[in-house]
Parts: sequence; structure tokens; C-alpha cells
Amino acid sequence: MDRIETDICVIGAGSGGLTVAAGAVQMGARVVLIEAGEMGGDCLNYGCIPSKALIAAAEQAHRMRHGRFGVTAGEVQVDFPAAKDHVRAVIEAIQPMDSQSRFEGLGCTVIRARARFVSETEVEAGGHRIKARRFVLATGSSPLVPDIPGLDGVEVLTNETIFDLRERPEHLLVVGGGPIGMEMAQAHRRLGCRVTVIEGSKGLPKDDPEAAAIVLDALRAEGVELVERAKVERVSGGPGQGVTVHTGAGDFTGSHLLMAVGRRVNLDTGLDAGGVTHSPKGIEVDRGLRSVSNRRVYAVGDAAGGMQFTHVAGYHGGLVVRAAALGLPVKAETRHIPWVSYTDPELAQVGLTEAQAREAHGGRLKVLRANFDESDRAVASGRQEGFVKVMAVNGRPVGATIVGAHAGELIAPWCMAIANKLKLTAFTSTVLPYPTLQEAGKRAAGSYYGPQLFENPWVKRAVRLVQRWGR
Ligand SMILES: Cc1cc2nc3c(=O)[nH]c(=O)nc-3n(C[C@H](O)[C@H](O)[C@H](O)COP(=O)(O)OP(=O)(O)OC[C@H]3O[C@@H](n4cnc5c(N)ncnc54)[C@H](O)[C@@H]3O)c2cc1C
Ligand SMILES: NC(=O)c1ccc[n+]([C@@H]2O[C@H](COP(=O)([O-])OP(=O)(O)OC[C@H]3O[C@@H](n4cnc5c(N)ncnc54)[C@H](O)[C@@H]3O)[C@@H](O)[C@H]2O)c1
Repeated sequence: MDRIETDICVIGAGSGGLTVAAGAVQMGARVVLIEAGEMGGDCLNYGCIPSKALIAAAEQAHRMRHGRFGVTAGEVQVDFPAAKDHVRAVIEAIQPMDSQSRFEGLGCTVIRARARFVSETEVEAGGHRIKARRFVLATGSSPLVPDIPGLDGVEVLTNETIFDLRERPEHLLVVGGGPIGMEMAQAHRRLGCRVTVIEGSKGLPKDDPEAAAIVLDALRAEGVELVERAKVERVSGGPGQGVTVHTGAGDFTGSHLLMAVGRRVNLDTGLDAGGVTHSPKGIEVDRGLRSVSNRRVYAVGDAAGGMQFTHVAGYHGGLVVRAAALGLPVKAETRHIPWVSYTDPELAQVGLTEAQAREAHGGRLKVLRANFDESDRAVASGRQEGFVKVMAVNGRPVGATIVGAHAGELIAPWCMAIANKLKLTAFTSTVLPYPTLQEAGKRAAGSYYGPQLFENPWVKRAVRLVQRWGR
């Protein structure tokens, strides 16, 4: 067995692990990076990137099918395998950034094998024994396939297999109405599949219900069948028969089945030998992302057991570089973390939802709002549906919800404001170009001051005095 001594050993080359490896090695640390599967992890190969590429193909079909403003196309043809070629081409275009050769070029030792702790200070992978001052667990998560009777007798698609499917599903059953389920449901519907979503509670349950309702109505209007409060009891089917999902709300038969019911954290890294405690949610870490039981070990991204997003993995990675490479104290926060569901319309959230803000701030909370139909740009573009909702306390935003066209882009200034604890005056004093959708956000911010300015008798009195006596 070959022995390697290093400063930092990163396990997992997804968004979190790559951020740590690139940052630490460029700051002068010796880094070993270990990956059992594909470089780039879930986001590049089975998650964000293929899903957004498929959504782009689906949007093209949708816009062509629904000509507007006097512009129409002929009958729209969808070449399903060609849409999948686009997905593959996008992955290949981005791959070099995450590749083994790039990381070796930066100075990392890259090992392509499964890593396992053999002691609290050593890991084994691919015939190497690596002793490191610090270990970073960036091992991510995998699709959760629950133990539902009959599921093992049918072919089950997950996010790891659906993007490779070349034939168009005649009728896709999607179990789970979270972001994966909804993004995939709409994309497949637009690419010409019949789609039924079977959801145990309600669609997009983690989001603001008012905003989620706009997305769910849009999906239904496009022909996605959404069955809510339908608990899956069993699954049946077999070769040539399709697949039937049996629920308390009825039975649903389709040609293909996608399971999108959440994620299972990857914990198969010899954690017990490494003295790293964990629960099914992830590695047990303190606020500095350090294992509570083995202080040489950090966890980032999905493995850390919190929010499961690429930008969170990247944020964690940046914190751990500071902690592990520079020895600085760090604290992972969640109050400024955004998320976006890339349905059409998009749904974006940062900070607290209205319900969370009411619970946290009670009567001090002001909910500000501007509807897209008050935006001249939205009206001109025929995209009036949606709104900006801002949760404000003492003149500062603590949360923002945006649903509508480009919500994922429009949330950016609210992310900056909440991360930097800016006041709403940062919005009202900014001059925005006209006509843009961003103006809706500024209008929402301005509504905080409206009553103070326009319904205040003292202001009216002051204005009358200035008009009479002022120069
Ligand atoms: C369909 C889908 C769409 C998504 N869309 C978005 C989106 O639009 N925006 C967003 O922010 N997030 C999105 N996500 C979530 C995002 O993909 C994850 O949160 C992110 O990839 C987590 O990064 P990570 O570095 O923690 O883990 P991962 O990217 O999962 O990487 C972990 C890596 O560790 C490796 N590994 C595991 N165990 C070992 C071991 N013992 N030895 C060696 N290697 C190991 C794995 O092979 C893997 O490559 C999506 C997820 C899915 C499934
Ligand atoms: N745009 C994005 O940022 C994006 C996109 C996709 C995924 N992701 C990440 O991946 C994670 C996983 O996504 P997801 O959609 O798989 O999980 P999720 O946990 O967000 O949603 C799963 C849904 O499945 C339902 N469900 C669970 N068991 C069920 C059952 N037996 N029958 C019917 N319904 C059931 C739940 O009620 C829930 O609504 C997300 O939490 C998110 O962090 C992000």
C-alpha cells in the first residue's frame, strides 16, 4: 500500500469538494482529492446542469407551440433523443472546469477510487493510505428510493438515470412533488409526454404556498396531472405492462416511473472507523462545519445535513478553506441562503418565508408586495403573472419571495441585501433602468415608506408650511 501524507484530504469531487480543493491548493496547502464516481458530482452529471439543459429544450418547444403577439410557427416537432444530445453537450461543455486534469494542473493529487476511513487520521482509497492533518467530507447525497412494496419489481428512474433515457416516455409517473419532481414534470410535459405527479402532501411544500400555487396552476394549465395528498401504498407492473402506482387517492398507470421523493446522504465512508458521528440526516457538525466527534474532519454540502443546493456546497467549501487552510474561525449561516425552483414561472426564495417571518417576528413584521402586472416590462412581455413579496423588520428585509418570469435572476439584489443586512433604502435610493422587471422589487421596497410619507399628517403639515413660507 502506497502511503501519502498531506495537509488536506478532500473526499468527493462535487461542488463542495472541488471548491475546497481548488481554494486550498491555490493557497499553498498540499491537497489530495478523492472521487469514486464522476468528477463534478451530482450537480454536473445528474442534477442542476442536466435538469436545466432539459428545461431549456422544453422551453423552446413550449414557446414555439404557443406563438403569441402575431408570431406563430408551424407544427412543432420534438426530437426527444436530440434534446438529450443537448443535455449531454452541455455537460461536456462544462466538464473541463471540474476535470481531473484541471485539478492536477492546480497541484492536487487526484485519486479516482472509493475512500474509507481506517482510523481517525487515515483514509484508504485505490491502494493508497492517506494521512492528513484535515479531512473534508464532501460526499454528497443519492436519490432516496423508499421501501415501497412492489417497487423492486418495476423499473425505477431517478435523477441518476432519467437524463440518459433516449426514448420519450409515453406517460411519465413522477412520485414526489418537490423541486426535482416539478422541474422534471414540466420539462417532460413540454417535450410531449403525458405526465402525472403523485405527491404525498402538497406540491412544492417547502415554498410559500401563495407562490407555489401560481407555479402549480401553471403546470396544471399545461396539462400536468397533479395528484396531491396521495400516499403511495404499493407499486405493481412488469415488462410490457407499464407501471401502476397504488395510492389512497386512486391508482395511476403510466409507461415510466420517476422517484423524486428526496435524498439520502452518502455515509458509506467508514465513518465509525474515523470516529465521525452521524445521523441519517448527515455528518454531525458544529456551526463551523467541523465534526463534533473528530476535530480533524469537516463536512460540506449535502453531507453536512442541511440545505441541499450547489451554492450551499460552494459556500460551505469557501468557509472550510478559511478554517482548514488558514486556521480562521468560521460560522455557517442559513439566514441569507436562496433557492430557486426552475419551473416556468420560476419560484425564488431567500431568507424567511412569510410564515417563518410571522413566527419569528410577530407584529414587528411588515409584508411588502408588488405584483408583476404593475410592471410595464412584464405587461409588454406578456408575463404579468407573479409577484415580489418582501418580509421586512425595522426597515430591513429578512426574506423575499419572487414568483414569475426570471424570478431566479430577480432574487439577486435581495440575496445581497439580506447577506449584508442592508436597509430597504438601499433599494429605494437606487435608480433602476426603465422598463425592467427589477422595478417590481423596488416598488415593493418603496411601499414600506408609502404610509410614512403619504398618510402622515405631520408630513402634510410640513409640506404646507414649506409651500407657504419656504424660498
Ligand atoms: C435533479 C437535481 C437537480 C438539482 N438542481 C439544483 C439546482 O438547480 N440548483 C442547486 O443549487 N442545486 C440543485 N440540486 C442539488 C445539488 O445538485 C446538490 O446540492 C449538490 O450537488 C451537492 O454538492 P456536494 O458537493 O455536497 O455533493 P455531490 O455533488 O453529490 O458530490 C459528492 C461526490 O462525492 C463522491 N463520493 C461519495 N462518497 C465517496 C467516497 N466514499 N469516496 C470517494 N468519493 C465519494 C460522489 O461520487 C460524488 O461525486 C439538484 C439536485 C438534483 C438531484
Ligand atoms: N432548483 C433547485 O435548486 C433544485 C432542483 C432539484 C433538487 N434540488 C435539491 O434536491 C433536493 C431533493 O429534491 P426532491 O424534489 O427529490 O426532494 P424534496 O424533499 O424537496 O421533495 C420530495 C417530495 O416528495 C414527497 N414525498 C415523499 N415521499 C413520498 C411518497 N412516498 N409518496 C408521495 N410523495 C412523497 C414529499 O412530500 C416532497 O414534497 C431538494 O431538497 C433540493 O435541495 C434543488
